[in-house]
Amino acid sequence: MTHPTAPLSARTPDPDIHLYDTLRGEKVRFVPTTPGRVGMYLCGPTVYSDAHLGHAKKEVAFDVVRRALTHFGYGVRYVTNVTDVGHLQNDADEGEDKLQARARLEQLEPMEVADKYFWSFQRDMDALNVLKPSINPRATGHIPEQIALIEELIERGHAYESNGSVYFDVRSWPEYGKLSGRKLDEQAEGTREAVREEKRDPRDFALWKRAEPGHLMRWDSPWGVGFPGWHIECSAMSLKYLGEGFDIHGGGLDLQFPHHEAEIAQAEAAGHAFARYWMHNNMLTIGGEKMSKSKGNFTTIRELLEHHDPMVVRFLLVGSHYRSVTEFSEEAFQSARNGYRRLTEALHEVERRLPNAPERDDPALRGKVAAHVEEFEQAMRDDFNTPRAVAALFGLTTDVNAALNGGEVGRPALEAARDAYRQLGGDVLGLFAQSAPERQDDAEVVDALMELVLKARQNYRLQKQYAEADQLRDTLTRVGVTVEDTKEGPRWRR
Ligand SMILES: Nc1ncnc2c1ncn2[C@@H]1O[C@H](COP(=O)(O)OP(=O)(O)OP(=O)(O)O)[C@@H](O)[C@H]1O
Ligand SMILES: [Zn+2]
Repeated sequence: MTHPTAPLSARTPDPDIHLYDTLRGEKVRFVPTTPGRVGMYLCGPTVYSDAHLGHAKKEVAFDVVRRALTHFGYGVRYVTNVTDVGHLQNDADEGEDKLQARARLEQLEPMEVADKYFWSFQRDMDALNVLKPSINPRATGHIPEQIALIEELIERGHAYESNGSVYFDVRSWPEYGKLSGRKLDEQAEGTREAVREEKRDPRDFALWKRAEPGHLMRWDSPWGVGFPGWHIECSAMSLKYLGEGFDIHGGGLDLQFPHHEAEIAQAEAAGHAFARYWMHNNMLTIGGEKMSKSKGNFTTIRELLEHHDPMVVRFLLVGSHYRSVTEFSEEAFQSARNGYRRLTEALHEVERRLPNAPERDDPALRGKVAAHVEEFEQAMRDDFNTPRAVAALFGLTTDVNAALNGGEVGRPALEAARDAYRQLGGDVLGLFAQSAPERQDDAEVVDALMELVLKARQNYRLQKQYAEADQLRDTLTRVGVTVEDTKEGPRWRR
């Protein structure tokens, strides 16, 4: 059995954190199994396409929970998986494997697809300042663990083999449905005839599927050659790395049924204590509809970051609560941009003044900073209420700006303000990644300089000073800037 072993932070673990537990249907006090330590599992991406902003909402939401728990003194082991097998195109145990379908389309090996989109996902998460997981297990790397769990379920009479596939017997497990509150009779059947014939009950779900001849991803098993069902990987890998009765399981609201319901049944019917708290994020919408690949109304993170500062994207996401819908629109972006700038300008002014600040104390400002820190922490203790936490940072900014506009401010108060921004906005909300504002500033400077350089080159050419114009262009080429002459005038790129 493994238990979280992340180092404890210096702060005494805060006993007053409350979170909304989907299983109990209410806000409850969070008490980890091992004092001071938290084991947390998040359902990760199925790596068959670039991630969109909806995926970012989920990743940022749970990254903030992790960061907040760390801030409040807990050692967090954060496990999130990579689904690289078994996720079929249709939830009812049918359709082609999503990776295999993509492999056919792109003429790649399924594992090439997995790696391509795994790295694409990592790049996006790095840009959004999502911390790397403590453990990032892949489903294809844990086939023996999944087979072992399926064998336990068969032994206990909760699963059965049928024609080379293995199904979970939902009628043998009365608790099935406890997370989503669905009664068995209400659950959709919707399975094709051939698959239905293999099942004792149409609502049984696949733990292992027989591989048809054209199926590329296949492994030996006690039931013949096949591949695991999608749900079993999360039960097997969370238990392996976090142990019995681990603390928090997270995921998107849309995963509650069938995926999370199945995860619970698989683990508990096999005799394992499963996650003790369940947290679900709501959806990112566009025009009131869930952003999703199948609807085609999505913007990939990569596309978005071509034009937007990743920290503004993150700021937009933390601006709404993880259990609320986030509506994505141009106006929401504009207001995130303005809000983020307001915070960073105040922070940068505080840091600019610090080296030459007088030693004088300003107890009034220090008191206000402390009050805003308290507001921020109270908001985060209350089910990780990021919009209230952001409001506390704005309150801080109003007071800091008033003091800065009023003249000199002493070092202790400036340091307190800086620490509040850096530790709360920076470490907890993950904003102010060092490089982002600097990259932004740099980009603005480079744009302005390039405009001047291109004007100078135009002037040389107008005055027929071709040697000078060419020399300018050669110098740019040497530093990796290409200039193209188009109908609309010269364009440059790096
Ligand atoms: N718009 C969204 N807002 C918040 N979370 C989302 C959103 N879309 C997807 N997710 C989360 O990411 C997980 C993986 O999503 P998935 O790959 O199914 O994306 P999708 O765009 O919904 O695809 P599809 O439309 O094909 O179902 C979802 O289960 C959900 O938890
Ligand atoms: Zn899962």
